[in-house]
Amino acid sequence: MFSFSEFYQLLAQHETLRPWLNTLPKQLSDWEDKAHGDMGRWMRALKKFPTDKPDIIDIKNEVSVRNENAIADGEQKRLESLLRLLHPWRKGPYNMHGIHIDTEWRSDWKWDRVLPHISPLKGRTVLDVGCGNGYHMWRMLGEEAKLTVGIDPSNLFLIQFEAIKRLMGQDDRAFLLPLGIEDLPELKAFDTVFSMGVLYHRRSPLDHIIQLKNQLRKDGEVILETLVIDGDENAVLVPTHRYAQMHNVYFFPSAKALKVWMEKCGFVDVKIVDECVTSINEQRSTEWMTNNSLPEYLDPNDPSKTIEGYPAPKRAVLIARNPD
Ligand SMILES: Nc1ncnc2c1ncn2[C@@H]1O[C@H](C[S@+](CC[C@H]([NH3+])C(=O)[O-])CC(=O)[O-])[C@@H](O)[C@H]1O
Repeated sequence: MFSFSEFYQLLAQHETLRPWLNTLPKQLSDWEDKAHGDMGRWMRALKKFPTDKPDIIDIKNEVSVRNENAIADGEQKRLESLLRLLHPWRKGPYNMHGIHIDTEWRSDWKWDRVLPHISPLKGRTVLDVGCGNGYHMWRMLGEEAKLTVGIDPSNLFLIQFEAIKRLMGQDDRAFLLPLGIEDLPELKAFDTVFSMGVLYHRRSPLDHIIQLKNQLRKDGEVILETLVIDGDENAVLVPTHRYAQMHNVYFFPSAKALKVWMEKCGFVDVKIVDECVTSINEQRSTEWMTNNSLPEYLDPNDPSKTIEGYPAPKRAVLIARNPD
């Protein structure tokens, strides 16, 4: 069902990634034993996705596939209802054979903010930590990365990724594994590691930064994107309960404080390359994600604050090099 065995074969051929074979198969078979709930329903849907390679794939400018001769109306309707079974679609947008999956997030906007600042991905082996359903992994391949490995503990995101991968014709350069960053051994193997939207979910942010460093080869690059607050090197917010209705949130440093944390963890050439307030056009409910979203999480009388009274979401992108 999933392409794990294909991934093991790839690891076996890859000298620096090969040590992963010592832990990964056991972790994934434990995961398979535990997977339950909606998984059965999602897996039944997944089996019905076609795997033919589409004629036209654009992952450079967007994530879209289509055939020279558009698929028949009936086939398109069938595909759309399969995709809708995998609601909620948070990360995207995707355009699959004319079906526009208008996701909660405009993940393409984040990519546009990040891409101008990173080392060219051409030929690189990339790890995307907390990759969601893999939207950015496709865009990384659009920049000619050699291999993208995503990890994310959400089962629904894995299924959505596998659905898109089937519609791409089973691209064998992209793999998503249902793991958290804490499940990885110190591989020191990737040329580029992304961690976007994950740090504030980690109880121990410096350990998260060190875990990212431990995945990078010498002189590899990390891209760290997270929610930040305004302030100097010592500013950090730890919300008491929820933040914009999210409950599993811990540390929101200022961008300057995050730079200090990264340097403390041994990164060098740390640069703050972008800071921007998240607009309600970038994260909102849509037909493909009908739950509440950012507009409902902001104070209706003062959108510069969350409904809990904290500063509204602002995100920073930091880039750094691993000297070890
Ligand atoms: N321990 C963990 N290890 C790995 N992933 C985790 C962990 N805990 C949670 N996640 C995953 O981290 C992702 C965070 S979303 C960012 C998606 C994408 N990167 C984006 O930038 O759009 C947040 C956002 O909406 O910004 C979710 O998919 C979690 O399942």
